[in-house]
Amino acid sequence: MGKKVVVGMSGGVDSSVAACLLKKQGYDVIGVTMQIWQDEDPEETAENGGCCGLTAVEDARKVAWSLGIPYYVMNFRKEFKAAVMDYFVDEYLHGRTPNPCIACNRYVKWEALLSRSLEIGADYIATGHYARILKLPNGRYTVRNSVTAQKDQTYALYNLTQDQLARTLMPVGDFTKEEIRQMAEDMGLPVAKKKDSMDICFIPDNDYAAFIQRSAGEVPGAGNFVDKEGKILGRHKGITHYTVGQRKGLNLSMGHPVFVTGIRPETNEVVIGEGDDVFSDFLVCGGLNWMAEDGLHGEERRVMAKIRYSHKGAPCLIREREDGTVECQFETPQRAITPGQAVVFYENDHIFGGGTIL
Ligand SMILES: Nc1ncnc2c1ncn2[C@@H]1O[C@H](COP(=O)(O)OP(=O)(O)OP(=O)(O)O)[C@@H](O)[C@H]1O
Repeated sequence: MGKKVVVGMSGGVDSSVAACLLKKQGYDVIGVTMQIWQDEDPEETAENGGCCGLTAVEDARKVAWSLGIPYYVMNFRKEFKAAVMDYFVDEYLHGRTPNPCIACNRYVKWEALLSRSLEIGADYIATGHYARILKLPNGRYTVRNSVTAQKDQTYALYNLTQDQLARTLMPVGDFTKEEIRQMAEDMGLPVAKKKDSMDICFIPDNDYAAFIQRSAGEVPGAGNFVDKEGKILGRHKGITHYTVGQRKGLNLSMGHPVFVTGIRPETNEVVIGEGDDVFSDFLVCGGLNWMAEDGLHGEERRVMAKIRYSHKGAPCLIREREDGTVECQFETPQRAITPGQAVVFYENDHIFGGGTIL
């Protein structure tokens, strides 16, 4: 028997092909779908499927059956609520813009799924992420870009630990999305034509503010839009409706485009700026996770940094401060550096480390 691997199956094309590839490579493959959230109305979950509703489970089960591998559904709702949903709401209430996928990866897909997989005798877990695990000559593990730049999911994986990476396989990262779709068709997988999921899985209709209101019960109410000098420009609907860089939905007629440049939960103010105000060449981040090396050890480092999932990356110099946070000086100003989002540092094609923008 080959080594045992638990593949996280979301019922989508990528994780289905991942399971198939690993089986072909001789692994002893077990499929697992994690149930991680449900709609307030279970009938809705059944209808929309979500990332782990009945449709996803049925699709994953069909794929597992067609591959002839054992398949289980595991309940991680408690872990997901604590590590992802509550964190998401709390960050917005504090004027920050969280990235729930990063928290889900670290604490649910890896921490929780990996420990349960080890309990059932697995050697590894695997996912259908477009990324690759790389073991460096210094013995450390890092995450490397997928072969295709169009689909690169490394940003959301920066927070994985060395132990988690040592026990992870990502077979899909060696192929382009087109190749994976073609393989799914060639293998006759029942999900070959399924669309990619894009939105935050647990938020219906992408309405963040309504979700936060329902979850938190009480949310900060209306307040003032102010400019950087503190002059009142108008009224906002409540800080949970805004994020740094936002232009749409402000309902401010200033005669020229304006943007959110800051959120101040202490005074319930949303700061508005124009043009250049939304650009900055400096940030500080905390909660660092180092990958390619185990820290900066007092040295400065020139790296590429990505400040959000869709950011192309920009050259910068990073250095550690006395309090353990890291400052990042960009060569050119970057648009909408947003507290709560991750900044991920890359060297060559792999992750050097990353943290949360403060
Ligand atoms: N509910 C779940 N249960 C088990 N594994 C999951 C679940 N959701 C996601 N995963 C794993 O995490 C990977 C990335 O998920 P994500 O939703 O970002 O990707 P995706 O591109 O939609 O992948 P897929 O085509 O496999 O759905 C999936 O390929 C899968 O391995």
